[in-house]
Amino acid sequence: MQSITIRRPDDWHLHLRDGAMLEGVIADTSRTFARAIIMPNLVPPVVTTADATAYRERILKALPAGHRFQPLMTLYLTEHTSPDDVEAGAESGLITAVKLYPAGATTNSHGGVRDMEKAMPVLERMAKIGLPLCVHGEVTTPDVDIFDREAVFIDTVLDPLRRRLPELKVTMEHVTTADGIDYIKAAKGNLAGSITTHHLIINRNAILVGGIRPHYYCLPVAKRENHRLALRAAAVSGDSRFFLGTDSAPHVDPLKECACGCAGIYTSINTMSCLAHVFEEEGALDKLEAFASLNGPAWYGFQPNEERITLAKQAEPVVFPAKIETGAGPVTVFDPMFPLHWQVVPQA
Ligand SMILES: NC(=O)N[C@@H](CC(=O)O)C(=O)O
Ligand SMILES: [Zn+2]
Ligand SMILES: [Zn+2]
Repeated sequence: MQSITIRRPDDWHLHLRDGAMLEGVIADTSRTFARAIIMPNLVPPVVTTADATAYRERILKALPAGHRFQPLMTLYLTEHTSPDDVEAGAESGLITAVKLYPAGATTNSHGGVRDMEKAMPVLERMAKIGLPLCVHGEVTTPDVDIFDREAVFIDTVLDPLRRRLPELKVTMEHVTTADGIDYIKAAKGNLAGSITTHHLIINRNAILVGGIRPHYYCLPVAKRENHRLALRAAAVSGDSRFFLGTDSAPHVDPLKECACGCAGIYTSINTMSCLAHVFEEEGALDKLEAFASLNGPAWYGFQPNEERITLAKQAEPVVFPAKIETGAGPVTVFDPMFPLHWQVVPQA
C-alpha cells in the first residue's frame, strides 16, 4: 500500500463556532491537526483579549479527552480596537494574529472595518510589535462584481496599506485568484497567503451548473478554472509563502439550503484526504508536508510539529459521512465529486 508520512499538519484558518456547533465539529480538526488559527467571527465577535481568553477556554473544554490541540487565537479588528489591548494579548502569547473583515464582506462581518483610517493606530502598533494581520481580502462596494472583489481589494486596499506600512506582516487568507497568487509572489516580503482545500478542487461551475448547489458556496466565491489552476500551482510549488488554511466553515443545513444561504464549506473531516489526492494528481506528494505542515509555522514564527501522521492510499474509496450531526443540527460535508482513496492512518 502506498503511504506518506509527514509532520502533523496545522490549519491556519478555521471556524470552530461556539456552543453545540463547537462541540460537534472540534474533533474533526483535533483528530488530525495539532494547531489552528481560530477565526473570531462569532456572534458577538471576539474583539478583546478578554473575549479571546474566554473563547479559548470554551474550545479547550470542548476538546475530546486524549486529543492534543492548540487553538491559536485571533482578535476581530473593529474601528474601536485598542492598540494596548492587542499588544497585551500578543505579549502574553494568547493572540497569534488580528483579523480584518471589511464590513459586510462575509459571515458575521457587519462589525468589521468600514474606514481603514480608523484602524491605522492598531495596525501601526501591530507593525511595531510584529503581530500579523490576517485579511479577508474582498471589497464590499455594490458596484464591484462579486468575482472581481479580491482583485479590486488588492489594488484599492491591500497594496496601499502595505505601501503605507511595509513593516506590517499580512496574511492574505483564502486566496482564490491568480491575481492574488501573483501579488503574493511579487511582494518583497511580509506577505503570505493561505489556500483552502476546496478552492484547489472546485471552480465556480460547481456552484451553478445543473442547478444551484449551496454546499459549494463560500466566500470568497470560487472563481474560473484558470484561477483554480493558479492556486494549485502555488500550493504544490513548495513556495514557503503558501500554506493550508482550510477555512472550514460549518453552517447547519437549514441555513445553507434556503432562499438566502450562508457562505461556508465544511472540510475539516476530509481535508487531508482531499489534499493528498490533489497533490498526487499534481505529481507533488513530496510537497504536501511543506504546504500543510511546514510553511505555516515558519510564517507565524512557530516550530513545525514534532509528531508525524501517515496517510495511506487504499484500493477501495474511503467513506466519509455525507453529513455530520451536531447539537446545533446537521452539517453537510464537502463532497469533492471524486472518490477519495487517501486516509489519515488513525494513531494508536
Ligand atoms: N468562508 C466562508 O464562506 N465563510 C466564513 C467566513 C469567511 O471566512 O469569509 C464563515 O464564517 O462562515
Ligand atoms: Zn473570509
Ligand atoms: Zn473563514
